[in-house]
Amino acid sequence: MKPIKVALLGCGTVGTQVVRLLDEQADDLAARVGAPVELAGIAVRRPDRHRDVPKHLLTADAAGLVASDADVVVEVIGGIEPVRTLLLDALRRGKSVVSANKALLAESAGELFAAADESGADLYFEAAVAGAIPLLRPLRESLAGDRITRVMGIVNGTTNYILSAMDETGANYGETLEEASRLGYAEADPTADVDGYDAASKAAILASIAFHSRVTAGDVYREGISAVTSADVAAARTLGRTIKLLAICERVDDSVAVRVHPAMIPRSHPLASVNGAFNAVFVEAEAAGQLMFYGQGAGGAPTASAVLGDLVAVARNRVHGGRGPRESAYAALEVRPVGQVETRYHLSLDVADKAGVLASVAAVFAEHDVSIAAVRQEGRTDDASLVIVTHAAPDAALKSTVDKVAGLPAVREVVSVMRVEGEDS
Ligand SMILES: NC(=O)c1ccc[n+]([C@@H]2O[C@H](COP(=O)([O-])OP(=O)(O)OC[C@H]3O[C@@H](n4cnc5c(N)ncnc54)[C@H](O)[C@@H]3O)[C@@H](O)[C@H]2O)c1
Ligand SMILES: N[C@@H](CCO)C(=O)O
Ligand code: NA
Repeated sequence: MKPIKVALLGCGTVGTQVVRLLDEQADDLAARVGAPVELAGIAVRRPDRHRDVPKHLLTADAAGLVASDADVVVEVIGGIEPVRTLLLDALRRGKSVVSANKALLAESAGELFAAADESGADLYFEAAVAGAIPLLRPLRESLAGDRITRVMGIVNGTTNYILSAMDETGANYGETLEEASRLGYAEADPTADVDGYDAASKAAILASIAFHSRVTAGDVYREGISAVTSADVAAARTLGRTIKLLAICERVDDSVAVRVHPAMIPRSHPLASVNGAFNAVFVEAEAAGQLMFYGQGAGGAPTASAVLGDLVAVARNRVHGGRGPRESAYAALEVRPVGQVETRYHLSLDVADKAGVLASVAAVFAEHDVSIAAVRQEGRTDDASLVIVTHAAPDAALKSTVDKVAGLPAVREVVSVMRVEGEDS
């Protein structure tokens, strides 16, 4: 049987594991695909630096490798260019593409799918969202007959690793980030993780597939974890909550709302026990009800597992005929600005313990039509701390409330402001 030839672009954390699995599982893969799966070449930036992979396969000429006789291009380089150009070229040449690149898929999915459609090639990217967890295929295929209303979860391993450490040991933010990079979880530029860009790209991909609409990274409201302080972590702990960076994709009437931000969730919530580089995603669909997906969201081998799964799928299509799903963006739903999305806030204030302080704070909430769910005051001297949790209200109203409260003469400091998720509103 004629082998399926694979051009591998990139051989870093994920790529080296793809090479290892292709070698170690060659016989099984051949049996599953119906033809041997062979590496045609490996494109890297510096071929002299890769001693663990067969030298004769290495090249610095990624464009040349794409133009060779490879049937499939597997891309684990990352970033937008030159990858976008390389993958468009591959698809136009009729080569199927497997990619782990969320940044690119969240920006250029429409263009890539159009190129795939023109030539009849496949485009798979399971590894781009939530690493090893089978998530995109269940959304694209298993749930294609249902109406998905919400997708919410933890989709970035690096920030979850950092927040878990801050919560468990009070560990220092910077040191923990270095550790996450050393373990191969973080992006080449880890600001993509800590500032929420990576999670926003994944949220855009999830929303696009779940709601059959085109959502790009720029449509996603984004806040990272760099502003999360030990005071926030302590405030959450006092209230029986913990802080997680959440990606939330919702269908609201004929629009979608997609946001990424840190949020306090109850410690009893299933997402609260998702620690380290693990990810977990809840999906709510009208007929299916609630579904939960959990597993390793980052790291070389787990991500390579998802890449290999996609590679088997596209290789099977080459051998036996057939194509994977195309882009489904027919719904063309409007993206709702975050200000119009209903959220809940937690607010922790350092105030003077004087008569009338609570009334002046409560008046600001009333003025913005924000209803208070719970208030707790601690301290009876000059210094008191006031903790307020709101009911659901438009995010813009909550933001204005916080801004105005911060300016009240009786408020010495806003110690912590955080959205609250995962409990009744
Ligand atoms: N590391 C993870 O846990 C993980 C998980 C899921 C998805 N991903 C995604 O997988 C991709 C790769 O991640 P990684 O952690 O393996 O990155 P990495 O930085 O470890 O490896 C990148 C590789 O690409 C090569 N490369 C860079 N520019 C190149 C160019 N112009 N031409 C040819 N080769 C080039 C480098 O030589 C290196 O081998 C990214 O899109 C990332 O977002 C990573
Ligand atoms: N940097 C990403 C890799 C997995 O996509 C993360 O930490 O989740
Ligand atoms: Na995945």
